[in-house]
Amino acid sequence: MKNGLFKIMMYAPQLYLLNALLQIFRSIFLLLPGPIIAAFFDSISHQHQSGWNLWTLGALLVGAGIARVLAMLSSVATDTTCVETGKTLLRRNVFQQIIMKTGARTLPASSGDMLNRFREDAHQVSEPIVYNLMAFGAGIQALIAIITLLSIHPLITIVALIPMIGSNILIECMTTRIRAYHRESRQAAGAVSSFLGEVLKNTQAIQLTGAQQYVIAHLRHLNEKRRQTTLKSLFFTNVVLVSVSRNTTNIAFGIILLLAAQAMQQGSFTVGELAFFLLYLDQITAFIAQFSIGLAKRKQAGVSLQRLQTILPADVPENAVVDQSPLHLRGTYPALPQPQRQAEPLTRLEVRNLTYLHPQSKKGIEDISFLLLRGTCTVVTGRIGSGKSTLLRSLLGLLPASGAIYWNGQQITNPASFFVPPQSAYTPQVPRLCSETLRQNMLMGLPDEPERLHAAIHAAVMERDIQMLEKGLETVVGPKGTKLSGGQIQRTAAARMFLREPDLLVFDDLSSALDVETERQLWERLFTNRAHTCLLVSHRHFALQQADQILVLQDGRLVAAGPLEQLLETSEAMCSLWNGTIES
Ligand SMILES: Nc1ncnc2c1ncn2[C@@H]1O[C@H](COP(=O)(O)OP(=O)(O)OP(=O)(O)O)[C@@H](O)[C@H]1O
Repeated sequence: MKNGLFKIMMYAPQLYLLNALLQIFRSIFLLLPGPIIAAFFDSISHQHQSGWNLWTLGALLVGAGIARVLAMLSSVATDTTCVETGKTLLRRNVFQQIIMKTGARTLPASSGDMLNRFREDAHQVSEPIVYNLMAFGAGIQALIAIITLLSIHPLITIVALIPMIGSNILIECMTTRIRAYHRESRQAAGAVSSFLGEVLKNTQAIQLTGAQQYVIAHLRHLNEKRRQTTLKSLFFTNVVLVSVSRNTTNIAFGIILLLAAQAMQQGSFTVGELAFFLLYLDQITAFIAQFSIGLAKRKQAGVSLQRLQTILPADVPENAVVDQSPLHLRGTYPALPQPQRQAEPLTRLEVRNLTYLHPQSKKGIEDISFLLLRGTCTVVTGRIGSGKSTLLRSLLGLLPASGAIYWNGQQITNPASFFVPPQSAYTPQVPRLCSETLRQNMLMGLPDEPERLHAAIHAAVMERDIQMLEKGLETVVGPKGTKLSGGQIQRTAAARMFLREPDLLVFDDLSSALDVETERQLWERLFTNRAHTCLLVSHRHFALQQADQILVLQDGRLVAAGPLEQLLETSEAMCSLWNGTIES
């Protein structure tokens, strides 16, 4: 994206403008000692009298130093604010797009790599802005210095500047390499974070399979690659570029000394002017070094910005990464928008020709059509891999399926944003809980109303489990607390769903973690309350017997639909499931 850095500056123009002004002050204050030192040397060499005595010149020098330190401190204070603001803007925008748009689709990179991009790449996009503002201040300083030096001795100035211009051209020629090295080093760092994330997730599997040696060797290999690529990138930007600009200065100093010696012999150059030249040339060099680093960092920022853009969902425009909506860095956060009803309560939900094939396997579901009526229960069944989860996730917009979905006759164009409470809620096969208390995991932002909470816990058959826990609903669960069983996690997620009182309840296969009796109890409680419309995946006899309608899937296709009795008479697939693989 072009102008990405400029758009970040436009987010807080006053802050960046203030920083630019302070950079200019800081740089200009660096020039103040020049004429004072020249007058000092001319005075002691009796070549030119400024009219000020040595004490006055000394006091002026100290004053210029203090002014410089003050300007430097104030610009450094805004440097950090600028970098942090830009970083936060990028992180917020990327995070918002990922959380709002992808739903439960898999992340575009591993969680370790995602964190690495959030932390490092956001920093590496934001930081160069300040470097470039510093280079801007130093540029104005260099311009003033060049004009002053030209007015003293044009020939020496021009000859001294030639090697510096040459070094700049050289650095510009190295652009492609700077980018390539930075890209390699960022990819290598991402691979290490990714792998560490995988290791932390799978510690038990690694121990059980005795794969520790392999893991250590692979980590060592990835780390070595990171070391080499980072070293190459840092060496190139910090050593090669800086040494090119520093050595150019040394060449320029040498040229000045040669030419100045000749001019002094002829009496057309004073010691004070030589001191002036050497001091100002140092400032010009500082600009060139700053400019080179700023340039290199800008190239690296382009790579990092691209890395942030590639983790955005495919349908999001690339400039969303520098979106200008408010950050709320100070004061209280605005109130969260409450879920709004987007349609009249469900009376009928019609699904036509729903199709989704997973790109990696070309398997999924094809041409599935069915109708759900208010207050009914529909059970989806079929063999392993027949497409049951894919069907639920396609309906809910968690997979980008084709086909049409009608809610009370109105077509739903964006199922991902529609199939949320209060329209519908979903318990996946493997739900996730946060490291919070059970109560917070169930409420997740809803007001704590004891009666509603207890009704939801009862509906989820969770009351006995809570009694058994020492701290009951206040038990902290998840990675930082008590480890719940798979069934308890599923039922906590089910209670969370019931609390939202949606029109449509969607459950993916609870039998994977619940024993027959608990699952039977859960369906029993659910089916006695016919206020809900349910769509659930199950193999259990009890659920199939209670269902108003069963959808039988085979190899991603709907091969039979209807109540159990009818299907047992008409569908071979249903009979085979009922008599064979289905547990009672
Ligand atoms: N992320 C994925 N990438 C590639 N293929 C996938 C993916 N998820 C599912 N599939 C394939 O799509 C088909 C349907 O999978 P799905 O999980 O919907 O079946 P299922 O009936 O729910 O299985 P189960 O009973 O094991 O839960 C399977 O062949 C599966 O291998």
